[in-house]
Amino acid sequence: MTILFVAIGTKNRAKTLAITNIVSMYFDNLEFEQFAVPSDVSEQPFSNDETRQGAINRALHTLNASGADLNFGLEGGVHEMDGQMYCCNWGAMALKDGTIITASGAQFLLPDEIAVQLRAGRELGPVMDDYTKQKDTRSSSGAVGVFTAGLVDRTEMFEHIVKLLIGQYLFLLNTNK
Ligand SMILES: O=P(O)(O)OP(=O)(O)OP(=O)(O)OC[C@H]1O[C@@H](n2cnc3c(O)ncnc32)[C@H](O)[C@@H]1O
Ligand SMILES: [Mg+2]
Repeated sequence: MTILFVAIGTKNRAKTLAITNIVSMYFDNLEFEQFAVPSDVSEQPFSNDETRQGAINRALHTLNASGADLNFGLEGGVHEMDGQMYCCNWGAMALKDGTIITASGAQFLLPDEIAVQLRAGRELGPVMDDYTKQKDTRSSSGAVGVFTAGLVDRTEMFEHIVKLLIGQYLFLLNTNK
């Protein structure tokens, strides 16, 4: 039976789980490999454009490193609307032939005491660790888990994006038949 090779462009546990959980729901005979690839955007993306570009860059670097069938890049960032800061999330999936599928996910409001620190140049990950007095929250609940009282964690948030990517891929497969 043919194996479907899936490459994951991060070592972050929350993102990785989102990809393995969702891809396993729709495909069999999978082989996963992780690659620590650059996003080629700021460590803390500050717009939807930059966050989306980070996801695309990660997916393309992952494709170059792996040559896999499906290559995922997921990126978190922030952007401002009407003086309020939102966390935004994007995903990209690169296919072997270079086709890129993109989707964005949930956006949620960051409290002002977090936003001021990001405007001063800090990254959301360490700011959240300070705020929660925990380590590496970016790999577990994430900011989304904290500010939704645990109702939505970072894995679940990225799972929705991965589902949108896989769904668009299946649509492409069906329409190109
Ligand atoms: O190892 P990688 O894949 O880079 O995973 P990451 O956790 O650093 O995630 P991103 O680079 O995509 O996110 C950009 C920045 O925003 C932070 N960030 C984004 N979403 C977050 C969340 O839900 N909780 C905590 N930090 C978050 C993250 O820690 C980075 O500082
Ligand atoms: Mg990062």
